[in-house]
Amino acid sequence: MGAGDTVLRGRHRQGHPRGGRRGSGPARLPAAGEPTLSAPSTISLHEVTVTVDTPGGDLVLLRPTTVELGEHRIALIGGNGSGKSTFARLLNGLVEPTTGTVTVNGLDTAKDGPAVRRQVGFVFTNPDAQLVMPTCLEDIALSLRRSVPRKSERHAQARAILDELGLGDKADTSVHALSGGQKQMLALAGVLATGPRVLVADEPTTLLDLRNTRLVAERLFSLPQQLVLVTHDLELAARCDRALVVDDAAIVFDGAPAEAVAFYRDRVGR
Ligand SMILES: Nc1ncnc2c1ncn2[C@@H]1O[C@H](COP(=O)(O)OP(=O)(O)OP(=O)(O)O)[C@@H](O)[C@H]1O
Repeated sequence: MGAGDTVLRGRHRQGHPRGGRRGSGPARLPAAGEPTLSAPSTISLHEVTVTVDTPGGDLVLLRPTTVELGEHRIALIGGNGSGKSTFARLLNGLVEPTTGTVTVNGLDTAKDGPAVRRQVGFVFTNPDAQLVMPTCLEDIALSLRRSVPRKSERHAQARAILDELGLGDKADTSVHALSGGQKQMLALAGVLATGPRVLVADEPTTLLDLRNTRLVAERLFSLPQQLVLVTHDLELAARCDRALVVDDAAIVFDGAPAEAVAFYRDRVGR
């Protein structure tokens, strides 16, 4: 956020425009050899709004939105400040709704925050926001602490993960000594090591060069987890199964990615 029945189920349940205009095109179906969704999840927003107090008065960050997300990969696209991160942060309880409810597999993000966050991993634009331990090995080991109680086993698994990333020789290196691309791959691996069913990635390639954008994108698109991807990269959005266009704190289009991208380009006049 890999499809088949899951793609169609999420779309059929919704059935009519709720929270925005629906696209009419067919859902994108997975190509042969693509990973399939490991454990279908359902993310539901029911009459959700987000408003914050500011010195200038109430500021609406999300207008009333009802939407259900069940596809393997869902893109959120839209201009700067449109409300994409607000929407993304609602999905793991980083932002709580002012009104309405957000549930992930039946868990309410406002009431069951820790349980939701065990199911929904979040990758930030800037990996420095989530690499918290001094060394690469310790950072991955931190993510494994729940699932692997024994320290020696935890460190062995962390080393194996670093080897897979091509960072085996960086185990004892400071996380701050990595390149931007290496940091983002490490941050992503750290989130995945917690075993989430859903991954929300908020512009994970925005700070990366072309090569690292591709590396991170290939990793994201090879995952069996549901992926919700906030991105300004319209090529990545087009590879998803469904895309939502966010503008002025509302979902203004929701449907097939090619149509969503066309809608967005048209809206910004290019
Ligand atoms: N806690 C907050 N208090 C006040 N304003 C906020 C708060 N959070 C977000 N905003 C404002 O709400 C608007 C939407 O922010 P959001 O981060 O969701 O946009 P975005 O679409 O992710 O933008 P970008 O593409 O630039 O990252 C912005 O104008 C932002 O400044």
